[in-house]
Amino acid sequence: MDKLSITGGRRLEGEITVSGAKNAALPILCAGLLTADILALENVPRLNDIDTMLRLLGRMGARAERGAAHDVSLCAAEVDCLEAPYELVKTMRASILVLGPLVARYGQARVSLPGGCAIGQRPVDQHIKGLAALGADIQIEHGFVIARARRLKGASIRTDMVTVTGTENLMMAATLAEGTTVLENAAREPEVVDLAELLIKMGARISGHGTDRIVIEGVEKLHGASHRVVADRIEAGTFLCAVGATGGDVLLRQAAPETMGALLDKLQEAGLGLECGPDWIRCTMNQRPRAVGARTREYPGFPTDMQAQLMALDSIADGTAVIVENIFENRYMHVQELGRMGAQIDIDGHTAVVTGVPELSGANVMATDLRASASLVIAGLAARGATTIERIYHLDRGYERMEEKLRALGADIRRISDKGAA
Ligand SMILES: CC(=O)N[C@H]1[C@@H](OP(=O)(O)OP(=O)(O)OC[C@H]2O[C@@H](n3ccc(=O)[nH]c3=O)[C@H](O)[C@@H]2O)O[C@H](CO)[C@@H](O)[C@@H]1O
Ligand SMILES: C=C(OP(=O)(O)O)C(=O)O
Repeated sequence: MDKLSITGGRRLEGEITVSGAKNAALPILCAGLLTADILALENVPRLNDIDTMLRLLGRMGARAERGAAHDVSLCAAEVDCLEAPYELVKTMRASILVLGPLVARYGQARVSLPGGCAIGQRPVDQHIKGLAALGADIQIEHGFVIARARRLKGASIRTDMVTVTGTENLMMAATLAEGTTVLENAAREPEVVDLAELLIKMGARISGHGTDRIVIEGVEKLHGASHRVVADRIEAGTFLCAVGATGGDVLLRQAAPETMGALLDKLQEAGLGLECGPDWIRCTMNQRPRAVGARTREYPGFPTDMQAQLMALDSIADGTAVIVENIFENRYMHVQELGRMGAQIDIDGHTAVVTGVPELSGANVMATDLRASASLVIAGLAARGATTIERIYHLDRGYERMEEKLRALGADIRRISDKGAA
């Protein structure tokens, strides 16, 4: 298993390019199941999760070809297997996103239930309830959701909580339903908007995306389209936190600052100098960060996917920060590992109180989930001495060539793979 080895204490300086968003690219690839025509996608990040999704779609009979660096061409003209097996779903929960498109276009699907994961239980009951409201006959058997419908029928659906992939699954299903669907309490995340924009290019009739009420008028058929995946706001935010922790002067190219409001506000409060253009962010930091609290919320609130990285920054900040995790019940797995590097963090239920220390010290630590891994990288870059992070397969799910990008900024970081150092 690969590890990362970091020697901390270097300022980050230079330019890097932000990749396309994993959480937009995954549903967008699933939208390819809604048509027999070709989807021509640009800015698809090169990540393990994307490879897993392409493997899943390939197993169903879709043809996917990776072209120049970040292009993917996908054609689901000959789908002959309407199943998502457990071995793929368990490595990537977003596999559940094939459920809506399969039932909508083929009238049936058999998709493994994802089960719990490191950050919480993460049930998919709202996806299932919504599909049932659209007229699908649903059964749970042997750990699989089995859904059947001659043709889905539009309905008014209010999810019990805001769910990102739930909104995406139901929005995709409703595009081919008979009649109008209204999704109330819908997720407003930029990745939902990006998916809606692709679906509209494919011929779907959608309005209200970006608000909590999405209206979808079903159509008979969707067609092919070209689309560029929106920039990854979480990857960009992770690099900004790294600069905040080490000090430096970095330009992020191909970013989408308009999707990052809540986070950029917090980083400014922490003392980072930020300048933004339509698709770039310049960030400078020449002081010890100031402690900033945050409460994770659905978009446009502070994203849960940035909670661990902000906590790493707060660990070395001047002052005490209170962080409250409202989305997932177990998303503090990084706290213990940050503690091994000298961070002072007390957890009480959903609340973490972070008392900044002047310096962290490098240590051997273990990544437990994707964003926990990112927080350990940030801590390692800022710490005195050497840090080794194990189990970085979590990181590889969601960050493209992270160590190469950081090295380009002057970080002392290398991957130690089973095949040797890189
Ligand atoms: C691939 C992808 O886009 N992943 C993102 C997506 O995950 P994902 O879509 O899985 O997260 P949700 O928005 O669905 O989850 C929000 C909350 O609702 C709960 N819930 C959700 C659905 C459901 O049927 N029942 C239920 O109880 C979850 O357990 C969680 O507590 O949004 C999360 C919240 O912004 C992000 O952290 C993930 O990075
Ligand atoms: C939790 C995340 O992803 P997933 O929903 O794929 O587990 C994430 O991107 O931080």
